[in-house]
Amino acid sequence: MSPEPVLAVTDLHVHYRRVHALRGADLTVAPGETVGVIGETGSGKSTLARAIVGLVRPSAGRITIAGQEVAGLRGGGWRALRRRGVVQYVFQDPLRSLDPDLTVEESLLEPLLIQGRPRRAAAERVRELLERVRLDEDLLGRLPGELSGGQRQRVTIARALATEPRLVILDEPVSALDAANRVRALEFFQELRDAGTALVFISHDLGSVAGVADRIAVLFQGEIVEEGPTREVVNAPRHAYTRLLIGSAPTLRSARVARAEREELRELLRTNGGPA
Ligand SMILES: Nc1ncnc2c1ncn2[C@@H]1O[C@H](COP(=O)(O)OP(=O)(O)OP(=O)(O)O)[C@@H](O)[C@H]1O
Repeated sequence: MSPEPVLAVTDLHVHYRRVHALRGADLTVAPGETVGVIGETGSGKSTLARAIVGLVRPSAGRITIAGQEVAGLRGGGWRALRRRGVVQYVFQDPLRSLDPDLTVEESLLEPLLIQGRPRRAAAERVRELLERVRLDEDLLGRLPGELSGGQRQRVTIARALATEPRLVILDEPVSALDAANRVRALEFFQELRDAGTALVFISHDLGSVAGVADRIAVLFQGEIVEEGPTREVVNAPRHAYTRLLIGSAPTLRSARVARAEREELRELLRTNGGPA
């Protein structure tokens, strides 16, 4: 029998007033697995990420994290789940993932103290984390606004790892970084993966996900339209939309998308009423 998934999203719907952003999305992540979620702008990627970590309330469907149903949780339930530190997230804009009024040290200590660690053990863990993300201890007293973009993202990553989560949601975690910081962050996610943390790696760019993901799920207009092992999705995409994404990912394949496939996609967009 396969192990219990660390994340199971079933038939998830999210509405923002009249926008139906997720339309029955399904996603399963096994312990230690890295799943890439790709889709173009507006396909619902951030909505999916935010729903999984409790920042957006689904209108229907189920989200199970490490066996616990969370879609119906209210504030107190989420706080209790966060206290267990099972799931953490890193979003594209580190200024939005960090409290601007907390110093680096306070930001890193917070999840550990919430989890109930004694202050001295928490402080020790903070130093360990800094070392892992290769940040200098001199930065501990700074506010997020006093750091470079790359440093801020590393603080966000360190914070996400503080409680040794079983699942980390990465929403476009490298797109705001320059090339050197991007490589460093990707190496770091690889280390995390090697340590057995499950990752959901969300991006509009198939190229940056394909290198790290075991499986890829393709989000199109609020639905996962294709999902499978990375190699299969890249080499033999079944959905016209995936073929379009792969055609526009020069790092994976230089072949242009055939005219017939563009036509197929146009037809699909027509029948689905165009992007939400
Ligand atoms: N707070 C909100 N209020 C109203 N509509 C929203 C809100 N957030 C997102 N949407 C809409 O929901 C749909 C999905 O948005 P979402 O941000 O999840 O897409 P995305 O795939 O992450 O896009 P991007 O790659 O541009 O970040 C879009 O049509 C968007 O305009």
